[in-house]
Amino acid sequence: MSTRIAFLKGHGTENDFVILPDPENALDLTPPVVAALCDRRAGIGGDGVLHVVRSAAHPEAKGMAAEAEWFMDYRNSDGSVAEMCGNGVRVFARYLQRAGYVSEGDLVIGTRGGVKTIHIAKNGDITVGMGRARLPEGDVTVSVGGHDWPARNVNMGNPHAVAFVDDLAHAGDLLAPPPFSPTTAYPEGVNVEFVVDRGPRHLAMRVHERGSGETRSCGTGACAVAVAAARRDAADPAVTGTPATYTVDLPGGRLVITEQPDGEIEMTGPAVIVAEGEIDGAWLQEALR
Ligand SMILES: N[C@@H](CCC[C@H](N)C(=O)O)C(=O)O
Repeated sequence: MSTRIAFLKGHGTENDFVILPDPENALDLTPPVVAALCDRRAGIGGDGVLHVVRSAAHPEAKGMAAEAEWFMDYRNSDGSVAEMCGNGVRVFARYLQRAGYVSEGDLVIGTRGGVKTIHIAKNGDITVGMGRARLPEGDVTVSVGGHDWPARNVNMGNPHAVAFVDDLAHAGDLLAPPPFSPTTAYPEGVNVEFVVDRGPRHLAMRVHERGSGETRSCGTGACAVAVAAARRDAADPAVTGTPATYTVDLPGGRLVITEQPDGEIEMTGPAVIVAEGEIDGAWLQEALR
């Protein structure tokens, strides 16, 4: 590790990230390095790391390089790798804009979940084309706070289990991963959303993220929730032929999700850079001992 490593800190609806600009993929970003950076007391703190790499320089993204110049190498705060991060990709776009690599308007970003289209609006919001959801078969039950809830599987590139509950207080303490039955349901882990209705096409949710614990927001989770709600509400756009839009309130802010009749999902919300600085390489080495 070099002595000084540039970083930024940003968030999207308070889903917060350490941003590491590393165009040529020179950093050795091991899980312990990610966990040390995301530590909220001894490190910078964050729900995850946005490793900003040119697609051509990343072994997992070379095939996307002709389409997307930049690749979001996303890591959860425990150092695990995830396919996609909906809030993260908006913050990633905001970083590219701030660094002068892109300007307002349309761009694309490569992710492990495929190439995503982005629109940076004048009003500060950023919209992401999240692609289509998959709805894997299989009934699961999630248990929290002494209650059992049926949950729906929704895959947004990454796995989600969506449970409609009576009251978000029933979600209990989400710091630990909520137990599932059958216990073998998610061998690769899952993000779990607990949802209540706030009004017509208006939902509120809490989330336990795989690899990060309870977070203040999750973009792929909000999309999964909107997709599950549309099926529950007999508003599946593929069936009705009309788009379904849901407003989703999270502890850290609000996201608006629209699913089109062809299944394409768009998510709109804010993305903010809050700080910029340098990581002390000596501290990092000490933290890893
Ligand atoms: N916060 C993200 C999702 C991050 C990845 C997730 N924890 C996983 O492991 O799948 C979002 O905004 O989508």
